[in-house]
Amino acid sequence: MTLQPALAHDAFCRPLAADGQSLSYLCGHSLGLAPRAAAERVAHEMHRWATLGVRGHFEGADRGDTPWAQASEPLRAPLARLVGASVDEVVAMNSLSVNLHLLLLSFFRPQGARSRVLLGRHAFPSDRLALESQCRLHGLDPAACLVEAQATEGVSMTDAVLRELHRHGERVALVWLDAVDYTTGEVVDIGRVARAAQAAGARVGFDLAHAIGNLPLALSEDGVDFAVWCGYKYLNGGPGGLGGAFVHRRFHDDAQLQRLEGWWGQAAGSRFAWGQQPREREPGAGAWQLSNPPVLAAAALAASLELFDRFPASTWRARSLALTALARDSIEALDRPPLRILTPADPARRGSQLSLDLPGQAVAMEHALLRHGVVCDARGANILRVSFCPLYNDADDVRALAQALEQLL
Ligand SMILES: Cc1ncc(COP(=O)(O)O)c(C=O)c1O
Ligand SMILES: Nc1ccccc1C(=O)C[C@H](N)C(=O)O
Repeated sequence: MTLQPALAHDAFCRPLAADGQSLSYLCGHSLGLAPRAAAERVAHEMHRWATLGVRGHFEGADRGDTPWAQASEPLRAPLARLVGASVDEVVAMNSLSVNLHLLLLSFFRPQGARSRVLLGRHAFPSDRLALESQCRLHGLDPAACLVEAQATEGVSMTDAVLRELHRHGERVALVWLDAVDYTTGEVVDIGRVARAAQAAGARVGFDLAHAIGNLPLALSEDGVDFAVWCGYKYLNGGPGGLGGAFVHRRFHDDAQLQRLEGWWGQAAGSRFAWGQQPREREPGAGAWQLSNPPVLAAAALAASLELFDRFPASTWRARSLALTALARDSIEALDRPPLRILTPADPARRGSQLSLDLPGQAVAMEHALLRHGVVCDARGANILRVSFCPLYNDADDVRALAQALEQLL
């Protein structure tokens, strides 16, 4: 497979160093690059705002524009393709932590002895806070409710979760897991976890922050109950960009499910219904929407989703695996202890991210690599994260990293 140039090399803006040289950007796991078309799309909506004012909410369809009242609708089909769902199972809204709270209100319903949440040891701080506060909302002590699964040398995260389910199964109300661990880059077997959780009688949800746009997903077929994501990492939707959520279709007509409501969760025709008038809610995952969509964020995300739609998922996934394989080989060939790769070597258990273990040196190495023209990031004192996004990274970026590490270690 040829790894040059990147699949959509010219479609992205490149961050520059102070001397004007373009940088090797290996930080798409934190913030994806700006698609060139994003600025044009945002500028177009600004122009519509300037020239149409309030009429922009409902006008423009005849000129090929999306009226603002429907701004997030065109995002649903490409997002559904990325997560492996039908269009009515996904919705573009809010940001990740907000969506997590909204869906926890529906899917975390502790009852009696079944009151525990099984989560990964490395759960993102915001997820843990959300879960703890939801426990308190139900009058429960988070310290007693949260049970952690931890992957160790030789035990995958998937197996660790299955082991905890075996131990605590009948007390678990919810399994909540990162589909890709943001510290180690390990990918979990979503289908196996979902089946095991449901067999134990628990609900199961996934944080897709580091998974969506990183590897193909099949949420619907895997039977996942719900999932949430942010739009600014592999989705390249821009800082603070528009997130999203998945709700499996078996819950769409479940009258037992509690849900916080706002007018945008109502069908378009009933959003302005006064008082006690009969209302009709949006079908599917759209019913979890509260507010009208952020138009500028939706415009930026649309630019990136169009790039994803140029390639079958198998194409960008194969590129991603080839780039990380090349990076692994190049880093291992350096043979510079204590540098070690933490991310599983098994292609089925890794995405575009490699986490390097550099005890005590990760932060200094992040800064040194930047001076050598490579952008990556440190998490804690030991972990250095790099990722190879097939839309904009290629073998030159891998070489830039390997050469810089060779000089610095
Ligand atoms: C795994 C994970 N979960 C949750 C979040 C929080 O996202 P947000 O700030 O969009 O709520 C992040 C960071 O973006 C993350 O990496
Ligand atoms: N949005 C941010 C704003 C400021 C600093 C970091 C972030 C991140 O997204 C970090 C990312 N969630 C991570 O994987 O660590």
